[in-house]
Amino acid sequence: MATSFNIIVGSQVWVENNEVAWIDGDVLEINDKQIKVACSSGKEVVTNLSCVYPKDPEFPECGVDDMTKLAYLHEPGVLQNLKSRFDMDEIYTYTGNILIAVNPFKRIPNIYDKTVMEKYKGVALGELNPHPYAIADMAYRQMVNEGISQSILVSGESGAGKTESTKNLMQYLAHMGGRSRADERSVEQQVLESNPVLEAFGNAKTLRNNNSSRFGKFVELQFNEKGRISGAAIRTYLLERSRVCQVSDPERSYHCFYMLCAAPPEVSEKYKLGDPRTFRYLNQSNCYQLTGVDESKEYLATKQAMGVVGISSDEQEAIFRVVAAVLHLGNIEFNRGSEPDSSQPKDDKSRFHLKTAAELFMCDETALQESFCQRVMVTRGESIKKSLDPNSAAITRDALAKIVYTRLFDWIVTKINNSIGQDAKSKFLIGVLDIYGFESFKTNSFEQFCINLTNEKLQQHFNQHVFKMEQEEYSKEEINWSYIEFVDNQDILDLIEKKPGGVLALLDEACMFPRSTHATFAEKLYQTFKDHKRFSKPKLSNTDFTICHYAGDVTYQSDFFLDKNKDYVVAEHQVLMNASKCSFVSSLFPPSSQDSSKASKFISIGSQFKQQLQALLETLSHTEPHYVRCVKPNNLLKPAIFDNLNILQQLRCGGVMEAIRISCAGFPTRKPFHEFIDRFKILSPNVVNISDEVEGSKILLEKANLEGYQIGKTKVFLRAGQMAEIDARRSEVLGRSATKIQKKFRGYSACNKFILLRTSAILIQTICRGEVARLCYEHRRRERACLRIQKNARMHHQRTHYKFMGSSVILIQKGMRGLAARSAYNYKRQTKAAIGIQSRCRQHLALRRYLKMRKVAIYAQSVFRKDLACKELRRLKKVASDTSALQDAKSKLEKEAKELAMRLQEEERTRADMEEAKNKENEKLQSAIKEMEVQLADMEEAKNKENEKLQSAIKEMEVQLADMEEAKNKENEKLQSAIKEMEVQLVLCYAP
Ligand SMILES: Nc1ncnc2c1ncn2[C@@H]1O[C@H](COP(=O)(O)OP(=O)(O)OP(=O)(O)O)[C@@H](O)[C@H]1O
Repeated sequence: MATSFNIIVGSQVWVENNEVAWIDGDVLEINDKQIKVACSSGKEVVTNLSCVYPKDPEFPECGVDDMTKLAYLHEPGVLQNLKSRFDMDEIYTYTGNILIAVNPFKRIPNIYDKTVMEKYKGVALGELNPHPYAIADMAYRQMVNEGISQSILVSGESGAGKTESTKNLMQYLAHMGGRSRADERSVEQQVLESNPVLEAFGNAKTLRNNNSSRFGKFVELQFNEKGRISGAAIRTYLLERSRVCQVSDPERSYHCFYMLCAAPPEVSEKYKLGDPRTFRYLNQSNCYQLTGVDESKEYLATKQAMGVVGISSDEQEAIFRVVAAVLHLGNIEFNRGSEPDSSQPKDDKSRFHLKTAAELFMCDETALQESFCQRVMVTRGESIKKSLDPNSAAITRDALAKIVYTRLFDWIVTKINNSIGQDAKSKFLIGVLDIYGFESFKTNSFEQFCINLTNEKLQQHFNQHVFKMEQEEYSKEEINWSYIEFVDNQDILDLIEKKPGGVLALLDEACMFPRSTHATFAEKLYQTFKDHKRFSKPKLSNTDFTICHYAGDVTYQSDFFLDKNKDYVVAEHQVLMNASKCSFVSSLFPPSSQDSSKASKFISIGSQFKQQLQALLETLSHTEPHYVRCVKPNNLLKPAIFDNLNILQQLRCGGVMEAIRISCAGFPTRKPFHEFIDRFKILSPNVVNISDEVEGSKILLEKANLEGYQIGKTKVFLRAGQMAEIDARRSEVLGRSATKIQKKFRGYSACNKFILLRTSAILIQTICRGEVARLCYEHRRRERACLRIQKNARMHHQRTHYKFMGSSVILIQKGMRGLAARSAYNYKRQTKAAIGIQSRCRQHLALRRYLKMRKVAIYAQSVFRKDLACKELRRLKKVASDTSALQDAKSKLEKEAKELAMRLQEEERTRADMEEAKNKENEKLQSAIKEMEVQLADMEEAKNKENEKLQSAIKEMEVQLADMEEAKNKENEKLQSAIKEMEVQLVLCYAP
């Protein structure tokens, strides 16, 4: 595909890159076979010329809806196109008639509804945006118009969106071929309704998809001659049996197991179920729950869906009994029995599960145990029983679980088919095949082998079809196609299924031979295929083998192929099931397989699988195929991530690159005449005047010196690389034309530049003069303004100074007056206090004199009265002596004298009291005088302190005044310097 010889310096190219598969860039240098490219990532890369691909410089930003419209049909071009479209939520793209669907991992609104279906009705493929509806419509039209059965093959890796695409296809076909009667549930409705039941039993959470279908499905819609759906059948293939017994973290087993464990208590009690963590078939992985899924609700929803597809409640009960029995089987463990190489249930727990399983299967517990622990071999009509060791017993137990589950799944599918109803008289059918794509894991077992063989078969079918379509296109355009090389994978198919001698035949042979082991089988393979270019032996293993499939190399483990025990058990359990009293369990095994004579015969799983595959291919061969290739854009299952390397791998595995290779082998580039002329008319401009497009195209092709191309009826067909060649010519002519245009343009722009410069110079001068005048005026204005500012500044300064001085003086005066007033007040207070003291003193002195005087007076009076009394006494004594009367008078006088003496005593006492009171008064006066003296001393001290304070306030004020004077001086200096600065600025402004 590389067209390196047309790449020149400056060309845009694609270079291989480890991180993004292909990166674009511009060619910097070409030396012999080496090329230097400046990549868009900023790096420069030197690589081989043959390793780069040309990039379409005119690639439309939103991509093209059909890969065949790409100017360059190669890997980087295909990737770029898919990515551009994916970024714009255009997830569907055609490659001819093949639809590529990139999983958006988000709901894209308004692209799947009845209105959109109506839009696609009867519209030719390619006229509207690529869509599964367009593919379904094409199939439906072809069936109706040409009367040929159709098939739509949907493929892709797990999580790529096959089931979603299949649903879309089915919905469209149901819309087109559905019955108008609304009174009964239509066939198509029933087919769509069967999905939840199939998903419950056939889907599981895997690393790559939370709801991964673990089986292939071919839904056959049968139509009558009017194009109405008259019946349907669902065929399933290759249910992943190993998942029943073996789950790896963080995957899960089939959904139905978890649903049943979460069923209402009366149900789980009936089946003796409970926490899924207690069952070995489920607890090998730590994943039990799906985010956003309520298993108990799912159980009820599944039961309801089973009812909708015609599974009665008795049958539902039987189905769940078998599901529960499978879980109990997993918990039966074995240890060594009493005899050598024999086995028995390990403990009570195992015996409980054995008993429960037997009850649920409705068979004899001992018979069930024997079927695990013994093998029956029939030789020459004689049957021999051989004990099995614990390991072999465990294998037979798992084999039973797997076969029962597989049969149960098949039974459900058959039941759904019977309920939907087949139309034996149907004219034609449209089948939609949803099957998993090519698988290559670290460990690949027989299951991967079968899947990959199916994919090889389908790929051959696909190649033949694409080849046929190419041929049809060439025939339609009436061009010669005899030399197209057909890409075939027949050699791989021969390697696997040739009889005798193919891998499958050798496997059958090895299984028949009792002593064969996986090592002898592998050795046989190595010997037989040692020179086969599609077969190899891995260096680090003596039992594995590698097959080089069309999509890549896969290494298989031979020990997974030769599981003879498993297959004997398959046959024996059929007998066992025959013995079950449960009609449902017996019905899981079709009558032909219940023939006990087959008990010891080996029934090859490979053969069983080949029969199914053969039947599928047989059906497909009678149909016209259509292809939908689903692509998973990233392994994180997140929207808006387009992982180039991953996608490229899927495109290769899905045969998209193969389809491109087939078309590249012929004429990969085809352009309608008008588009071709439009793109390349520059090579010979006269062609636009030629009315005949074929003639015009031929002239252009000759001009480009191309050979080997073909002219069809409506298109030009170019060989691989020729588009790049003619594009290179076009680039050359475009380059030359560009030089001429540049020359003219440069002359014209130089002239324009000169005129512009002159006009600009005049304009600049005018502007400069104007500017000078404006500056002059501005200078004067500033000068005036400056003077005014100075004047105002000075005025402001003086006013501030005056105000400041005024307020300072008032403040000082206020302080001084306050000081004087306080001194006067104190003086008055002291004077008043002194007068008070003096008056007290005088009062005291007067009181002393008065008291002294009164005392003297009283004393004088009493002396005088005493004298009088004495005189009287003497007189009375004299009288008394004269008479008794005188006696009385005498006693009276004595009494009076006594009284007088008492009064004297009293007066003496009063005088003493008064003396005492006087002393007290004196003491009080003395203390009052002392207090006053203290007060006077305090007042003197307070006055002194006040004086000191006033003195310090005056000093402070003087300091403040000095500071203010200093600040004022500084302010003055600042103003002076500002004025000076302004003057300098003014001078500078007016400076020339
Ligand atoms: N067209 C689509 N639009 C939106 N989401 C999609 C579309 N196709 C697929 N998906 C998302 O991708 C998930 C996986 O898709 P789907 O189950 O169809 O894959 P699959 O190829 O059938 O996988 P498996 O082989 O494992 O069953 C879906 O559950 C859905 O979320």
